Amino acid sequence: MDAFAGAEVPQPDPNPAAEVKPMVRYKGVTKSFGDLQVLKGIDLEMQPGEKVAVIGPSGSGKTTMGRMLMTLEEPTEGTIEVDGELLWHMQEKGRLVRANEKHLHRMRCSVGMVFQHFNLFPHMSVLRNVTEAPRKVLGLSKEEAEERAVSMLGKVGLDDKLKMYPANLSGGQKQRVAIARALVMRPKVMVFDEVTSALDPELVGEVLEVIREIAEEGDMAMMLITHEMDFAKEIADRVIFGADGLIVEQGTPEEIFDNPRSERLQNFLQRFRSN
Ligand SMILES: Nc1ncnc2c1ncn2[C@@H]1O[C@H](COP(=O)(O)OP(=O)(O)OP(=O)(O)O)[C@@H](O)[C@H]1O
Repeated sequence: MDAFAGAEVPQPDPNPAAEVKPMVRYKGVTKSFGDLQVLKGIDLEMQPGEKVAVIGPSGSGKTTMGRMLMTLEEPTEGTIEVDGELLWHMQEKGRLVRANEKHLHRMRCSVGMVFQHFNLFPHMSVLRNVTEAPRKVLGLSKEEAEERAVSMLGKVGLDDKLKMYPANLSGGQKQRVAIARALVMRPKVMVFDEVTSALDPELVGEVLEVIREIAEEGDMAMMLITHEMDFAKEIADRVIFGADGLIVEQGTPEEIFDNPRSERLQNFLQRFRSN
C-alpha cells in the first residue's frame, strides 16, 4: 500500500519570495528492498545550477538515490520534488496520492541520467540513438530532433560519428553518445552515475572532460555519483558523503576532502587513498 495515501498536503510557504526554490528536494526519503533498508531518511536539497557529488562506500545507496530521481525506483517513504513539483506523488482532492503514469512520464522528462553501462540501442546508428527519445517522447519532427541531436553530438565531440553503430565505437565514445542522448531532452537535472567505472583508464579523461564542459555551462543542476574523488573535488559545489543509508556529512569539497569531521568519512577517505 502507498504509505502516502491520505497524508496531509504540505502547506505552501507563506512567503515564497523569501525562499530560493530548490531544483531538487528529497524529504524524509527511505527505500527498502524487502527487509533491506537501503536509505533511512534522506533530506537533501539541490539548488538550480548546483553540482553535487555523492560519495560513499559501495552499497550505501548512492545509485538508488539517483534512480529514484529518474523515476526508476519508487521511494518507500518520503517525497522528492523537482523544480517545485512532486515527482512520485500528486495532489488529489487535497491529499497526496501516488502519481499516475501520465504525471510520472511528464516528470521523467525533467531528469536525465547517464549510467555506468551505456545502454545504447545496438541496432541504431549514433544519430538515431540520440533522436529516438526526442521523437517518441517529446513528439519532435525528424528534422527538429536531428537538429538538436547533431548539436548535442557536436558538443560531445562526435559529430563525425553520426552514421556509426555502437559496436564500432570505443567505450569513451559510447559514453559520450549516452551523455548526448540524455542532454538532448533538455533536462533540468542530470544524474551521472559512475559513468567512468566501466571504461579503460585511458578513456576516462575524454568523458570527464565532456562532463566538465557541461558543468562549466552552469545552468543545469547535476548529481555526480562517483568514486573519482579528484574529479568530485574539482567539479562539485558540494559533496555529500553517504553511509549506512544516511547522509553522514556534507560540505564544500575542501571541507569534505581536506577537513573531514566524522570518523566514518576519515576512514573512508583513508581507505580510498591507500588503494
Ligand atoms: N532492485 C534491487 N533489489 C534488491 N536490492 C537492491 C536493488 N537495488 C539495489 N539493491 C541493494 O541496495 C543496496 C544499495 O545499492 P546501491 O546500488 O544504491 O548502492 P551504491 O552506493 O550505489 O553502491 P556502488 O558504489 O557499489 O554502486 C545494495 O545492497 C544493493 O544490493
